[in-house]
Amino acid sequence: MARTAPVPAATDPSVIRNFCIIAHIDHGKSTLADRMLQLTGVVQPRDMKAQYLDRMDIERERGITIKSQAVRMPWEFDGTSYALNMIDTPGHVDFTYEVSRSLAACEGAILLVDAAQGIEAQTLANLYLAMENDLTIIPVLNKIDLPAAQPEKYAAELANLIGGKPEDVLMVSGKTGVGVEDLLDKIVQDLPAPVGDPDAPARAMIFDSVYDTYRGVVTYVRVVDGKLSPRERIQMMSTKASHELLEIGVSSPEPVPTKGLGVGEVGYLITGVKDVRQSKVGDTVTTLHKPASESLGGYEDAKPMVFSGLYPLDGTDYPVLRDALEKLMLNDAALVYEPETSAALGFGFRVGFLGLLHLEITRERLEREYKLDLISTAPNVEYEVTLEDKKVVHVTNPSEYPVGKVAEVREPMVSATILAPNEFVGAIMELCQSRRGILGGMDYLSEDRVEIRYRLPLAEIVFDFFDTLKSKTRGYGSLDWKADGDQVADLVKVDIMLQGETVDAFSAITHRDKAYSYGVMMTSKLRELIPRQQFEVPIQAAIGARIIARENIRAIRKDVLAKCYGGDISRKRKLLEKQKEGKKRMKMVGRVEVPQEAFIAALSNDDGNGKDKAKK
Ligand SMILES: Nc1nc2c(ncn2[C@@H]2O[C@H](COP(=O)(O)OP(=O)(O)OP(=O)(O)O)[C@@H](O)[C@H]2O)c(=O)[nH]1
Repeated sequence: MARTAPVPAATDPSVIRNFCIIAHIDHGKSTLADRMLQLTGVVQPRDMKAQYLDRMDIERERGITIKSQAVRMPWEFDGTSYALNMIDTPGHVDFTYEVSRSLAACEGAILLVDAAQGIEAQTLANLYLAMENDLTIIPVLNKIDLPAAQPEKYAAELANLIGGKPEDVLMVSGKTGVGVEDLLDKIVQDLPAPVGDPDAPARAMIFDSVYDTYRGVVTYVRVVDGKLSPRERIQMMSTKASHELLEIGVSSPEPVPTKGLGVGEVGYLITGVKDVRQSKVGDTVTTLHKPASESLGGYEDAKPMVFSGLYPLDGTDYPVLRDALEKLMLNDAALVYEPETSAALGFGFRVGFLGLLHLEITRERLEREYKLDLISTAPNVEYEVTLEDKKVVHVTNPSEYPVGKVAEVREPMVSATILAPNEFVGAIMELCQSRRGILGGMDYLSEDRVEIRYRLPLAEIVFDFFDTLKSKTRGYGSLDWKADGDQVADLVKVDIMLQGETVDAFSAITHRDKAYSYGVMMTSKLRELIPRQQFEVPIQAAIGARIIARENIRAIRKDVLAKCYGGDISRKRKLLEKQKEGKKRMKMVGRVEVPQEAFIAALSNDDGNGKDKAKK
């Protein structure tokens, strides 16, 4: 049954519906989006492949941006042709600000929940964001084709959560397509049409901005008032920078240039700027000849939360790393970095990230796309240190932590929401308590699932918290968190010394109660990792001048020739050369030779937490 129409030139806001799909990870957002593209006819069945919208490789090959930021789909209902704009939202907690901007571009949201899993932490977090943006919510249970689906149970849970009747929850399967047409009808019927003043000065909100090698920055906007037309000069309201509008259009999902975008419309702009920082998410676009006096509000600069030092393994790669960071920045307005030097690791950069996933993605891209081998120092948060003379310093690198004279240290806090089956409440509370958490509240979503809220120091959850939560809840726990101010804390800096020489890369800021265990952990790890030298090497952990842990590496003379009795001169030479080669891979700390692998191993978190966190 074809109910598609040619993409309407939707200048009439009454036939526009702007919506997004919000879901916990893996609940089937991409699959449902694919099915909608297919049903509305914007993607022909023969072109269809799984996760059509995620096809990064094709995007690169063709040099066009076809990302899912916003796709216009035609849909006919009751004899009228509508234009449905589906706006994508990044799914991860690191990018909450961007999610909230995407939501602000919509009138409604499909709240998608896996019928075999029920509500999870990100379902809630996204729902709250959607409610803050006054969106109309359409509750939908997905994957009803699964044998393990429990639609009645979770429909009741959903209805209970958003206030409604269980029978109003739509049942669909993105995989088989069941119920998806009804969902498209419901979008037309239930979601309000956009409203705005067509005669007012133009105002459009930027909800995404992507760098494209061939076309420069492609900016995705939602027009609220007025109209934007090609060849016009536009202005960014936060910076007052103005650019000529070279192209304007809609994605369907290939970019289609149009004669302009009016009230309620969603589309893309191309101005030829080369850096996403000139076209920032959250900013308002207006026209230069008739500028709006007030921006749409809500604009914020992305604030880095987690910092790590990135150093090339091979010092000569430093310029490559610098250029690579510069390039990544073109497409990532949230990335900040500054040069840094470390006595142990040489020249590198201190880089600020939105969260651990952002760090992992960036690091992986640097290694994969720029063929760099990197050492990254243990991630840490930003501390605000007030000195005795009232001066305030912000510390993002433990080795810069002021010694003595500290009056007060404040650390960033988060409010975390954890969802899990009842039976794990005890284990979760124990975990949060051990991470200095303060219980904020607890609610039962259904008779066997509970939502627990804690306020925790950010530093306590950035490392292995999520992994530990997963293992303590046998995989059933889900977590979401957002920044929640800061708090005075009893923190100290722990230094690690080799033969009395501080190794800056291993310094850490920890809570006083945990300083000892950090010291013991690091010294014993290093004792395993550093080979014996020709002299004894003490490894110490210290707070200021006070030693809190100590290990020893006993002396040895490593005689590579010991095995070569007889007079085989060429074999001897070979062995000596091999030893020399090995030495190149050593870093000198004072007189101590430390293999690079030791740095990598000591600084890595054994659980590889960052990658797993992506699967939240
Ligand atoms: N049986 C069944 N499986 C589904 C359905 N929808 C999605 N899936 C499967 O669920 C998994 C996750 O689906 P995605 O569409 O990638 O989920 P997502 O929410 O977009 O996930 P992320 O992109 O990782 O956030 C995939 O293995 C899909 O094949 C459905 O209706 N029925």
